[in-house]
Amino acid sequence: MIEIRHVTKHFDSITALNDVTFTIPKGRIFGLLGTNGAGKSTLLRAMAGILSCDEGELLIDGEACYDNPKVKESFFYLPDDPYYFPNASMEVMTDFYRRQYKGMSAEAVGYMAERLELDTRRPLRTFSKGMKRQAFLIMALCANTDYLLCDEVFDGLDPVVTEVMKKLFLREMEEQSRTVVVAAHKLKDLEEFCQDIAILHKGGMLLAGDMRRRAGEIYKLQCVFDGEMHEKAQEYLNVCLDVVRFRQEGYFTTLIVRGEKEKILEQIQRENPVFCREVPMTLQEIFLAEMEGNGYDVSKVFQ
Ligand SMILES: Nc1ncnc2c1ncn2[C@@H]1O[C@H](COP(=O)(O)OP(=O)(O)OP(=O)(O)O)[C@@H](O)[C@H]1O
Repeated sequence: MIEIRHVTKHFDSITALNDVTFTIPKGRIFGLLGTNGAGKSTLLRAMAGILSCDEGELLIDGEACYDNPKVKESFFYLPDDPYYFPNASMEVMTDFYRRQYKGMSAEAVGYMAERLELDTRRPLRTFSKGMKRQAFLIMALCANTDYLLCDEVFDGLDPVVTEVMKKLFLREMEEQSRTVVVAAHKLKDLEEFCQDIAILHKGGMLLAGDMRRRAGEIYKLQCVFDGEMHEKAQEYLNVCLDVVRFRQEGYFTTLIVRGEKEKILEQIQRENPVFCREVPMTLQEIFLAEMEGNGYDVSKVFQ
């Protein structure tokens, strides 16, 4: 488990992280979502123990993350632009990582590289950006650490390779129960892949948690009401329900409502709708509904 408690980090006058608090449970794939400059890399570097915080604390299995030799072997940090020695190949870098991580498997690196048609003897400097990303993702996975911290994990990968990499990640997770933290700009890179997601915005944390579980506490309904009720629906329903979003288009009234499903439906039935049905919510709609009214424009992470 990674505990982030009231973490603040300044770079001169810039506040990169501002009182960030949340917990990353063990054995989960956790997504860090945010636009450019949101603070994702700063937080990952602090988790990886290479950056100290000005305030608050970061703990990995109860131990301080910062510069702590006791926890160094338990995580692999993959920055968005990983360092490699001049002329080094995947084989050379794997050998280097093996000194740091006892669980590093050169066989597994070779196997995965072959599947993705990467030559493990070729200098990494001759790889394209996407090929380098694949190479380092493979090495990160094969280091077999308890925690894997990845920045912009799928940036520069084509859709087919992205799917292969996601499958490899998920297989590792299922087989080894590892904890993976991935940072991304776009929700589409994380949904269907991450169980928990936190949104960072300008150094602050907007939201964190298991969004699909939250889906069980928030519902989207499409209704048609008769004459007067159609006109007064917003006024009436706002009184008896926790309406997060209300929209009317033609005869249709679309509602996003928080609460217990049975009670919500019961309440709506009292208004004698001509028609009422539940409509499945996308992860994006759940996010937007959760953040309704907090004043942030987070639309960029949904593009
Ligand atoms: N070493 C540094 N010196 C000065 N400012 C920094 C430093 N590192 C980060 N920052 C600032 O901290 C803020 C957060 O940066 P960070 O790199 O964590 O964002 P990010 O969410 O990873 O962004 P991106 O998606 O663009 O990589 C930015 O305003 C950035 O300019």
